[in-house]
Amino acid sequence: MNPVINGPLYAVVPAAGIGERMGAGFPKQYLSLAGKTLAEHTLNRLLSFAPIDRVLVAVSVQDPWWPTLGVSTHSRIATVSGGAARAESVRNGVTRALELGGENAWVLVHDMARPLVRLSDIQNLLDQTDSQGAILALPVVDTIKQADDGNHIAATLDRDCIWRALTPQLFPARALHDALQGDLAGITDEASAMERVGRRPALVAGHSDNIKVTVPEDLALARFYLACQLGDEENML
Ligand SMILES: Nc1ccn([C@@H]2O[C@H](COP(=O)(O)OP(=O)(O)OP(=O)(O)O)[C@@H](O)[C@H]2O)c(=O)n1
Ligand SMILES: C[C@](O)(CO)[C@H](O)COP(=O)(O)O
Repeated sequence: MNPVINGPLYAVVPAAGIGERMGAGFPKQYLSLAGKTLAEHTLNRLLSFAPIDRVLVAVSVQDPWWPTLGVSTHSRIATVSGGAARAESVRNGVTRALELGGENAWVLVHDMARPLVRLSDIQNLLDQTDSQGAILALPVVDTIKQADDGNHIAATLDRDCIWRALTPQLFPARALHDALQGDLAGITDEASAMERVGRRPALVAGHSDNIKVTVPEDLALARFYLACQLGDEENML
C-alpha cells in the first residue's frame, strides 16, 4: 500500500440523489442494469476491492428502496443520512469515517451512479496519490468552448490543460472533512472543496467507461460498456 495512506481506508458513496435528469420516477441508482441495480453493481465492485475497510453509503432518509437490496445488510456496509446536496451527503460520510477510523483515516469518495469503475483504476489512484490527495479524471479530447450569456461562443479554451473529473476521489478524511465545512454552494466534487482551501490534488487518468449514469441515454451506454468489460460480444451490438 502507498505509504502516504497511513490509516484505514473508507469508501464514501453518495447515494441520496433523486435522479431528476434521468426522469425514471424513482432514484436512478435503483435502475436495473443486466439484472442488478446500479447500486448493486457499484457496491459489489467497491466491496471486492480489498484495501477498503468499510463502505459508508449516504442514503436519503426518505429512501424506501435501500433496505430491499440484499447488499444493504453486508457486514462491511454502514449507512449515513444523505443531505440536500451531494456535498452534504459526502460530508456526513466523511464525518463517520473519522469517527470510525480516527485522524489517520482516508476516504475514497465514489458516486453510486458510477457502476462501471475499474478496480485497476482505483488501484492506480491509490498508488499515485500524494499527501494532497488525487482524483480519477480524463483529459478532454474535444475542443472546449466557453459560452456567453446568450449561448454563443465567448472563447475557446486551451484543451491541453483541461480534464474532466470522475470518481473515486481520494483524500485524507480530516482534510476533506474540514474543507467541507461552511458554505457548500458550487461544490460539485470533493476536489473543488480541497482546492478552495489551497490544496492541489493529483489528476490520475481513468477510463471513459467509468460513466456517471445521469440521463436516459446513459443506461444504454452503461449496458454497452458493461458488455465490453465482460467480453460479452453478443450484447455489445
Ligand atoms: N443530495 C444528493 C444528491 C446526489 N447524491 C449522489 O451523488 C451522486 C452523483 O449525483 P448525480 O449524478 O447528480 O445524481 P442525482 O442528484 O440523483 O441526479 P439529478 O441531479 O439528475 O437529480 C449520485 O450517486 C447521487 O445519488 C447524493 O448523495 N446526495
Ligand atoms: C463528482 C462528479 O461525479 C465528478 O464529475 C460530478 O461533479 C457529480 O456531479 P452531479 O451533478 O452531482 O452528478
